Amino acid sequence: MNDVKLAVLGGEGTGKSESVYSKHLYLEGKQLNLEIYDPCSQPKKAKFSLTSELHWADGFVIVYDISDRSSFAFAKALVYRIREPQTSHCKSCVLHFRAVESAVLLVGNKQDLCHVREVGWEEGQKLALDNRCQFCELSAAEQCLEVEMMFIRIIKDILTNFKLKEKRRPSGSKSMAKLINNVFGKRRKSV
Ligand SMILES: Nc1nc2c(ncn2[C@@H]2O[C@H](COP(=O)(O)OP(=O)(O)OP(=O)(O)O)[C@@H](O)[C@H]2O)c(=O)[nH]1
Repeated sequence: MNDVKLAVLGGEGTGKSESVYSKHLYLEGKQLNLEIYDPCSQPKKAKFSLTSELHWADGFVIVYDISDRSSFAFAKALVYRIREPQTSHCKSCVLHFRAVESAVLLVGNKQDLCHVREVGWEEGQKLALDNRCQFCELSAAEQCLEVEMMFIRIIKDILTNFKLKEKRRPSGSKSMAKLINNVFGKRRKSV
């Protein structure tokens, strides 16, 4: 079973406690254990470091409110933070991070409030495009199907990344076994 870890960031922080939701699902022929982390109770300043989220999550959903420009500014800061080059003590981890970036989906929520819109669709789209993120606008209050599709979209991106990481792994145990075989095979012949 594949573990898929998703962090949902942004939002207004109404003071509810932080939550991790867990769900088993079946997608693209795979059993998945989906964990969704919603750090809603943390103040915005604390959210900025994102150190633990960056280590934990396979992907991010960043939500802003299209009727609130300050929430878009916060979403932008989160996108920039996630796309900052990651540092690690492990050399192969650095290469790994460079090779496959986290999946990020930027979501403009409260589309039902478009009559009081403060953030244009194009602005959201541009922020996403410039930072290699997916983008959509929806209304969590009125479009539960779109919300479901949004989660499926980011999970599929994460699964694609898993496949890419698997392919780009530089020297797996199989190739190491081949190498050892080759070396000892040759030696045996020459004795
Ligand atoms: N009109 C409208 N209101 C919404 C929509 N989505 C959420 N809200 C409202 O926005 C407020 C905040 O919603 P929450 O679900 O608590 O959002 P949040 O930003 O994640 O807040 P925390 O979970 O505390 O961080 C609530 O009053 C919701 O009813 C939407 O699509 N349209």
